[in-house]
Amino acid sequence: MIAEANCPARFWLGPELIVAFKDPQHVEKILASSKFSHKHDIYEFLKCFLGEGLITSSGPKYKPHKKVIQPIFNLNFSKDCVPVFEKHIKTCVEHLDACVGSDHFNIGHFIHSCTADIIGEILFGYSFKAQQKQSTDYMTAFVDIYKVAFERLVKPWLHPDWTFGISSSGKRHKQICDLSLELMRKVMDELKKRKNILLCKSSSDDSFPTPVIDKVARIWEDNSELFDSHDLWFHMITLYMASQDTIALIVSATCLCLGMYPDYQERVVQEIDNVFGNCRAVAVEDIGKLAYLDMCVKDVFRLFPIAPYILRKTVADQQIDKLVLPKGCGIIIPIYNVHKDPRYWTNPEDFHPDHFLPEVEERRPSCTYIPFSAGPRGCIGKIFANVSVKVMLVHLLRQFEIEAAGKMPDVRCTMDISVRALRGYNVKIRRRVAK
Ligand code: HEM
Repeated sequence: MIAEANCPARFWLGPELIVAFKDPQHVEKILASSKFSHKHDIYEFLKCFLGEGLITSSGPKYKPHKKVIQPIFNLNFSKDCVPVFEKHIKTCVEHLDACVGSDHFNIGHFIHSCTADIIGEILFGYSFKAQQKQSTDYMTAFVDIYKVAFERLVKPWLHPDWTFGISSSGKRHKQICDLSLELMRKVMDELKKRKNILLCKSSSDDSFPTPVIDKVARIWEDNSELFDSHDLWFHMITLYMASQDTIALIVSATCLCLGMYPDYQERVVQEIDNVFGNCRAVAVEDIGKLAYLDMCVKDVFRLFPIAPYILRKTVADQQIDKLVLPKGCGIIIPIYNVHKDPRYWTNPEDFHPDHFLPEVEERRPSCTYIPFSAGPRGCIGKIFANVSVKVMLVHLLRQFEIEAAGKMPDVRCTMDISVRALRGYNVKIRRRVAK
């Protein structure tokens, strides 16, 4: 509906007025201003799981908490994490070796369990061993929570707690919340054990990055007036939800796209060879030299937005140009449609890395491309996501030639909280022969 609508477009969701904006000058005004930074009530549906974590919260704790958590995910942090990425990608490559020469298979499953191991270790210092087991209850549960929340969102009869509670998705929701509590207990026990070990040791083990939970726990201890133990857990589960599935999705979708466009893949591989040679370890500094890989990944972020829609709510009457938005009005920014607006994209439906040639990028108005949103509610994991996605892809593409059937316009996508390939990320792989 929004794709065809002339925006701003007004519609009613039951009794609620919602206005959709997709023109870049409007999008920029909304994203840049804290007047529009209040999350829509729809995010309340995620609160029993994500509490007052950064994605769902708009209350008084939001700003001070973001201020102390955001700096954790700086470039140095991503640099420290490279050995963890490499350790788990090595295991992923070993598992993928078993698929060499076989028919099409969903590479997304392998990448998903790999990112579960990476993110579990980096955030919690906890090993999910997802790759050993091929999956974990946590992994599937945390993907399902988005599906459950989305189902509740689009089915108004599931909005009241009592109808939701007796529905099948409400029951699944309860199971997931119980699993999350179980994980919390395990992770907190590990945190206590680590603290005791550190108290007994004269120095910590510097060869391994400090898990994010330890850093957030330190913030909590230093700011007890601002943080409590619930905040600690809800921030951690939010960070897990925000990173694990998202990184897996983008890496999987890039494999699919490069598999469908062998010429682009060849160009990426040549670039990787030029930068790293045959065997040099991946350093974050080198990632910046991979200009063509960057263009490819950017176009994948465009086609598979992690947040296809952003929803906000006005807490006072507000004006955008001549339009007055009354207090309580919903605002929707359909990133999915913004990213396919034919006024700004020459091949909106296709995988077309040239969309990101420097001279083309320069000409495009700002806020026509917003995969990480922008402004005060922008993503805090942008650098970390970019580094992890590229390190994973460098390793996978060095080892395997990827082949996929069809072209991007043939790929049917489904949308829950994110955009995904409906039939999975089906590819064939061959061992890459060094030239
Ligand atoms: C794969 C890449 C990722 C993409 C495309 C992405 C995209 C986004 C988008 C569009 C938003 C805004 C959502 C909204 O306003 O409703 C957002 C928010 C957020 N993201 Fe990411 N994200 C990614 C990875 C990550 C990672 C790795 C982390 C964790 C380190 C993270 C943490 C967050 C947090 C905490 C917020 C809430 C920020 C706030 O409301 O102030 N994201 N992300």
